[in-house]
Amino acid sequence: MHGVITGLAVPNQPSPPFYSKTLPEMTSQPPKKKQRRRKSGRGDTGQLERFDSLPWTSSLPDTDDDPFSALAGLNDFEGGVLSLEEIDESEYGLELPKGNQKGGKKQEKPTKRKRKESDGDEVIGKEDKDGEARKEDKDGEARKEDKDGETGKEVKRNKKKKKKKKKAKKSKESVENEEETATVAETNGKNDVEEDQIDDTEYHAWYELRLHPLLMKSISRLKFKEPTPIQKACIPAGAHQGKDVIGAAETGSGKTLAFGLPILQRLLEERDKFDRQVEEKGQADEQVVSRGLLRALVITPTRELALQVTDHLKQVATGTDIKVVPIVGGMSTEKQERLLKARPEIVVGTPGRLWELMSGGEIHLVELHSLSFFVLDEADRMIDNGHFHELQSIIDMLPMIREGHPEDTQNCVTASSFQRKKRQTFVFSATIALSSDFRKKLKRGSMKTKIDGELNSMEALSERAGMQSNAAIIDLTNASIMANKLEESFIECQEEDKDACLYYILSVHGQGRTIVFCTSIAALRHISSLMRILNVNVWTLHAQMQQRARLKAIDRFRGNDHGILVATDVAARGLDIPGVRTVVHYQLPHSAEVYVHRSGRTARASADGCSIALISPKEASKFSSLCKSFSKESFRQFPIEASYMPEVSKRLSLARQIDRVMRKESQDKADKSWFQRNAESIELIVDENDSEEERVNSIRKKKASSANLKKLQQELNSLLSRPLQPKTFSSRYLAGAGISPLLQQQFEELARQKLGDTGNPGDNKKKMVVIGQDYVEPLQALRSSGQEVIVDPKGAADKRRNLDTLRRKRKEEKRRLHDQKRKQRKMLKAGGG
Ligand SMILES: Nc1ncnc2c1ncn2[C@@H]1O[C@H](COP(=O)(O)OP(=O)(O)OP(=O)(O)O)[C@@H](O)[C@H]1O
Repeated sequence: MHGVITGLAVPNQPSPPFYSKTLPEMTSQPPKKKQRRRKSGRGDTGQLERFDSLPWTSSLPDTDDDPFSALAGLNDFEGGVLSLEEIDESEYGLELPKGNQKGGKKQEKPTKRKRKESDGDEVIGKEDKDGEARKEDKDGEARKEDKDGETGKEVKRNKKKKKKKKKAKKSKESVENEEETATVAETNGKNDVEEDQIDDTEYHAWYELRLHPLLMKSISRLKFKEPTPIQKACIPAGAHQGKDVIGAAETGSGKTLAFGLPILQRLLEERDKFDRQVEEKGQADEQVVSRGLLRALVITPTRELALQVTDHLKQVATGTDIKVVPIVGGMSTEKQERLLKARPEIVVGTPGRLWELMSGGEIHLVELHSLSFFVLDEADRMIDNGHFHELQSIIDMLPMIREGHPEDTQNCVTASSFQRKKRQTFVFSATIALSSDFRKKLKRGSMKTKIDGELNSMEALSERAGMQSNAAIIDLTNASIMANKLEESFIECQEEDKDACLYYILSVHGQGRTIVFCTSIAALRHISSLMRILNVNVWTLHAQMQQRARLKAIDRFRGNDHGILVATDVAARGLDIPGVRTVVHYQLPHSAEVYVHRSGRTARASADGCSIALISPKEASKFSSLCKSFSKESFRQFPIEASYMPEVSKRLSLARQIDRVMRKESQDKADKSWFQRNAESIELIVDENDSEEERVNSIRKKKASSANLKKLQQELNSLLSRPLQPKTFSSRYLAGAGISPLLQQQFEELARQKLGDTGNPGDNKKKMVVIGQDYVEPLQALRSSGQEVIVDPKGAADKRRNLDTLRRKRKEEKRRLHDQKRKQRKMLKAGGG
């Protein structure tokens, strides 16, 4: 039977607490329904059409929905202009070029021998010098030995042999070392790459893609056994057919290499051609590419993503001499200019900093005729965030390449004709809001009419960037757009109960990495402050943080198997951190796309994971629109063990009081220093002679406040020193839904206390018995007791309409009665008069 979900939310609970309130549009449903729905996939056109009908794509926040806006004074959304702070490149593995090459000068084409040196093949060069030095020494010794006679000669010969062996061994070792750490190496695959090192049977799926041996070597080193579907589909089109590519595939499906490998492939092919010609003719033709020109520009919406993409490309480019450099805000501009002096072939950056350098005339970034690849990663995000105008300006700087107009590339003096081959445009995202219209237009090549218009859509943007009508459109997103192994769920609760739900999830099921997403920075601050008071260690990440702190937060989160990151949507796109098991949507995002990207931080690269959305009554309609966007008919309800909640509420109530007192104190301090600062700035002498009574009052208030704080903290500490227990807790038998690391710690502490109480640790009779089921992480809890709930947006809309009609009728009836009474009163008055 499918009934309204009230009371069904948490099975076997006699009096459902806050989280069992009803979302009107949902009805309970046995789990098998979901499987049936998944099987019924949709055709391609259907999938694209669904983007057209996304009802909930407004990027404008609904400020009324955010109860935290008051906390920060303003709503502090994560977008907006970011402050530029200096970070230390060495801390983040960014390489600074050592040489001080002159920018703008076309690099001299090195001979093969020369290239080895200029490429930084220092080990080999050094070896040679050492060898010569040794030769000199040897000659000296030999002369000496001539005097010593025959025996001396024999000894010398043996020594020579040994030295030769040693030298060979040393040079072998140095080559091995070089292979391990090299960012620069031989480009000629046939010399260096021992293809037999790669297991043909294990990597056979890659061989079909005909990648360069150096790339194959990197792939085998990274142990990527086979290409992901998006890589399989994009590499032939991008690398071998030279096509533009629009790629859409689920989050975590390897899109970075789907565009990265074609770029590296083409650059390596060009190098091979160069080497072949040098070998055959002694020098390369003019058409063959020289090094040191910008060949690929990859633009990402966030700094973290740019750094991550750079790292990923560098990993695959190891063993080649192709340089990849990130250009992002938060690093000093001078340092980035130095990075660019190394004349990297691939630059990955965010629009803001890229444009800053381009508009400042940075020579490596404005010589764009050599550009062979222009990539927009997470393209749809860049349309609706604050960097759109910079992106538009960058695109306007690209040399125009019109189909059927080869002269567009002829007048260029900086690029050789080999590079004047058509520039390829790659546009990638998990949620490209491609309309079916866009696809049709691309197929017909009929977008030309729009070229002078505003670049406010994916279509116009891609076209302006030079996207050709024969672009390969590869849309591998499934019907729900979500990663296959992602289990989505929700908890319905009042806005004020979200903290309790979150604390419950983190403390009872807090295993594996968790990311908690908020829409506003104020909410993020609220949560992180409460959780820290409750001894739950969280890191935060939002756009107003300094870049150094942002990267540190990610690093620390990455370094802790059970880390918790509270983040705004700045972390929603692209962040690839392995082992993220759970994503919690503390607040629903403002668009369906962001929901997809947030959830996609888990269940990546064929791992599984779960997402939990906390839905307040105000968000119910947004949630049902979301379900509609993804053609979702049912959602799982995340199970909450009700017996834990009284204890959770007790702790939270204390934590909130502590938070309030602390906020008040810091607000007072801030106000005071603000007043003093301003008074000083206008040279006002502040009269500190409050009346005696006022001073005494103020001191008394402060004392009372700190005594109160101390008391609250003591009370909370005593609660926190015990594990979070269900209401049915027996002091002799501890039982829990799962033993999370936090719980484990608390159990141990409690056991220690108990043992301490007896004064005799060996007293077995008094020993605590801890009964804990095996640890249950959110995904397991969801799988074992989550309930499938039908989402019926149409029913919900009907219900809402009926309610509106009813309300309107009641109002009209009330007004009618009111008017009637007034008339009667008037008549009575008139009659009396
Ligand atoms: N062929 C492969 N085999 C195994 N793992 C891979 C393969 N290709 C990429 N990966 C790994 O998969 C993870 C996700 O890749 P990537 O970040 O490129 O995904 P994405 O599709 O861009 O995700 P998002 O849409 O969230 O940005 C990375 O850790 C990457 O190293």
